[in-house]
Amino acid sequence: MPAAFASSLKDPSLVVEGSYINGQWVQSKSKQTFVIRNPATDEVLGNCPESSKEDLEDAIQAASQAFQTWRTVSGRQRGRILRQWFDLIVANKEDIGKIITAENGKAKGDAEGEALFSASFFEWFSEEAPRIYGDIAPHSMPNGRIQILKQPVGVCGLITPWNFPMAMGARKIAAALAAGCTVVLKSDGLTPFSSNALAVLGERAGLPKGVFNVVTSLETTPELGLALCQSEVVKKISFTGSTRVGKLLMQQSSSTLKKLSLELGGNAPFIVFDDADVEVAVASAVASKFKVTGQTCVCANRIFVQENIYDRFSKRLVEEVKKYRVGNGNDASVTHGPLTTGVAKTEEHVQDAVNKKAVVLHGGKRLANLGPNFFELTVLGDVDDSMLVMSEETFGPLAALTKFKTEDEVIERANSVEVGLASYVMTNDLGRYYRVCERLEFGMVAVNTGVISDPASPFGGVKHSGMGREGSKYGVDEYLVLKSVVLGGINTEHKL
Ligand SMILES: NC(=O)c1ccc[n+]([C@@H]2O[C@H](COP(=O)([O-])OP(=O)(O)OC[C@H]3O[C@@H](n4cnc5c(N)ncnc54)[C@H](O)[C@@H]3O)[C@@H](O)[C@H]2O)c1
Ligand SMILES: O=CCCC(=O)O
Repeated sequence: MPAAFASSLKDPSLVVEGSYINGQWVQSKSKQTFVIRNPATDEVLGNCPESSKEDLEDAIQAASQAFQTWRTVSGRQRGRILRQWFDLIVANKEDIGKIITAENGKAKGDAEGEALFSASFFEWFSEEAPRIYGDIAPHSMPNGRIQILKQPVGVCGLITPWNFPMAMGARKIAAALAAGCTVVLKSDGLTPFSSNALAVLGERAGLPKGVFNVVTSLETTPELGLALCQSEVVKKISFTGSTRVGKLLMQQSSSTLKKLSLELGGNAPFIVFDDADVEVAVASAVASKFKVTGQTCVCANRIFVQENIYDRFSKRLVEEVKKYRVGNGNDASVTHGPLTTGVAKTEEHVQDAVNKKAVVLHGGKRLANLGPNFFELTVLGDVDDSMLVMSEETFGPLAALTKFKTEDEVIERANSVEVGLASYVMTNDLGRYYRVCERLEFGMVAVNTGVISDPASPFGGVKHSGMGREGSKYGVDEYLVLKSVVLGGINTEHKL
């Protein structure tokens, strides 16, 4: 049954208060539910099942059964279903945007942008699905042949966060299903309705039952995570979230030796060299830093500015940031919504920096008049390496500017953190472009742009930012295993 907030949608049936198991909307056998609230208003949006291990097991069994058939469906046909799913997401972009804004808080532009971003992975992998094939390799012996098959790994357990409640799932689901795997998605307890909307549209796109299952939970999340990791039926875990939880899932998966993809935390350096175009650098910094009010894992966290360009860059950055408006994401004039969870951490990072002599160039305070989850878009100057924001990801709307002198110095400081997800370089010097990109210890570098994600570009990190790549032509490999078929004893004698 649709929750009350669904009445504002063109298609209220996109909102479902349930888990989706074997093609059915179900409640938990435990009868427990949890409440979902709007982070802007604290309004109750609805209730979803607090799933138990028994419910999860039903989903795993459904996925396991469906795998026997789905793996035999041609890549072309799997691609057609994914393509239909893409069309349906695009057609429902506005309603999906409203669902995302309601449960995550992000502003309309970001929310509808996320709907299209999600759709882009279904389009991309619909095109990859028919092109998954292996190799033929010459054997070392003349009477041998080698055929290399690419086969789906099996049932996949996907665990996704609240900051992109639809897109982080979409990037995994589309690749897994293209490969011929089936899926159990454990959506985030703060934002379950976006994944449920995806399931509604997947069914309409023609997905057979059991191929895609969604299990909702809030408090029982750790026990469901453990059960997914320890299940012998589940062959792969793909997780997006914090480094802390990623490491836990890796430990928990050791007893079943699962294939793993871990997209974990970042602490992105954004480096502005003094040969950069200031306007490009400012536009890129704003796009990267303040996307989803600073709550993306690829948001610029440490903004290094070379000393000769520092004053011009900081002045122009503040002028641009002043143009934005923070508020309820439903309000069309609002550019940046509330934080879903991170006000306290943002405030801690600002206070720590200010106590250590950073200068507030803009913002710096909670917006308590709007509600407990709102914080000003903030720019701090004169930040140094002793401050928390330089070593920890804020995951909030804090742009921390720090000066540097030389290329060697900034590369050393940029690489000094444990994580290595996204990085950004602003320069017009071709030699510097090559030198710096090659020396940065990050999985991704964006040059003269603040937008790093694209379905065609491999997404993922190094060091404590995890392992595996999503999107791109490589994304599907995460859901495949190679099988070698070696044929011997072939009579190669020529009879002319
Ligand atoms: N690399 C990426 O693509 C990416 C994307 C988004 C967020 N992140 C990272 O996620 C963090 C922010 O999100 P968060 O603080 O909510 O992360 P989190 O790790 O606490 O939560 C992420 C997801 O994991 C689930 N989870 C929590 N504990 C679990 C457990 N014991 N077993 C199984 N699942 C569990 C949560 O319910 C949620 O769905 C940041 O560090 C950010 O950089 C990374
Ligand atoms: O937050 C994590 C991923 C965001 C993105 O792909 O741009």
